[in-house]
Amino acid sequence: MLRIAIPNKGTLSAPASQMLRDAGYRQRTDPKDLLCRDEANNVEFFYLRPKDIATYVGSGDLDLGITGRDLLVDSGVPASELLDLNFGKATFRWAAPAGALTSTAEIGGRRIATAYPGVVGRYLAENEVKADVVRLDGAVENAVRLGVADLIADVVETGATLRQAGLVTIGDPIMQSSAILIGREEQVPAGAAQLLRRLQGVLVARNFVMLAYDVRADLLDQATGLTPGIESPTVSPLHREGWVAVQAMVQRGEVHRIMDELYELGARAILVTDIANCRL
Ligand SMILES: Nc1ncnc2c1ncn2[C@@H]1O[C@H](COP(=O)(O)OP(=O)(O)OP(=O)(O)O)[C@@H](O)[C@H]1O
Ligand SMILES: O=P(O)(O)OC[C@H]1O[C@H](OP(=O)(O)OP(=O)(O)O)[C@H](O)[C@@H]1O
Ligand SMILES: [Mg+2]
Repeated sequence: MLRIAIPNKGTLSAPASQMLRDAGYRQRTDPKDLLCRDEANNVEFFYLRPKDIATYVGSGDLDLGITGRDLLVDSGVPASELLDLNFGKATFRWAAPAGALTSTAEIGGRRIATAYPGVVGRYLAENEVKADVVRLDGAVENAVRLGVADLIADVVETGATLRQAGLVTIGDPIMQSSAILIGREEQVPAGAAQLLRRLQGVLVARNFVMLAYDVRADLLDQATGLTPGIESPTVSPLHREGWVAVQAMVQRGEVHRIMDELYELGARAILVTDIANCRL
């Protein structure tokens, strides 16, 4: 049975479970449950703290896990990113009181509060900077006004928490994070291929829509130039002489622009439908 680690609470927990449900897996119904067996798919889900997930996967005690890229890097364990799951997006950044520090060149010799000492340590080592890392568990934005540190390094999504604490970001993000599927590359178990394909199917279904339209045959090249599809668009004859029907997958974020351009070209009966799931 494939054994998979899933965040039991926090930002990544609900969207991770939802993605697995969308991929056809059983998930816990009580948010306090720590284990859920999906006999039909031969998978067992273990609900764990997001920070601990890389540890279980890196040691080989669990086969795969869903966690944040920043948490994987922070753990320093030998597990690899197998798939970007495209949710839980955040940046990991430096921040300090407005006017206190102007660039990352001034970090040396300062006290840095963070709940991610692994990520900060890697940056300091790579950039040959010496500084004191003050390891905290969370609510790190309070550390500067309480006098424990000069700056912080933390997860920033909307920036609202920083603003409330009177902090501003400094320099470029240390890293971009999102939820990822992790495993040990040298030891990916047999059942993992099916899970990967299913999750990729969910990602495509979320990112693409199906577009169908009718267009005059002499405009087909121009129309399919706008909707090339993934492999190639489906073109079928219409009963009406000189017209064809076209079907192609397009990026969800592009669909309104493409529909406008198709209409201007002369296409009609332009219909968009959601894709529930797919295998490409
Ligand atoms: N707005 C956000 N706040 C916090 N983490 C976020 C946010 N958006 C995405 N993430 C990601 O979620 C993960 C952290 O999750 P979470 O904060 O639930 O864990 P934790 O800090 O270990 O747990 P807790 O906050 O319950 O102590 C990281 O990978 C982080 O990049
Ligand atoms: O940019 P924002 O949208 O404000 O989000 C970022 C904030 O959210 C997270 O805190 P979380 O709720 O996980 O609490 P924690 O600090 O205890 O981990 C993170 O540590 C930041 O504090
Ligand atoms: Mg947190």
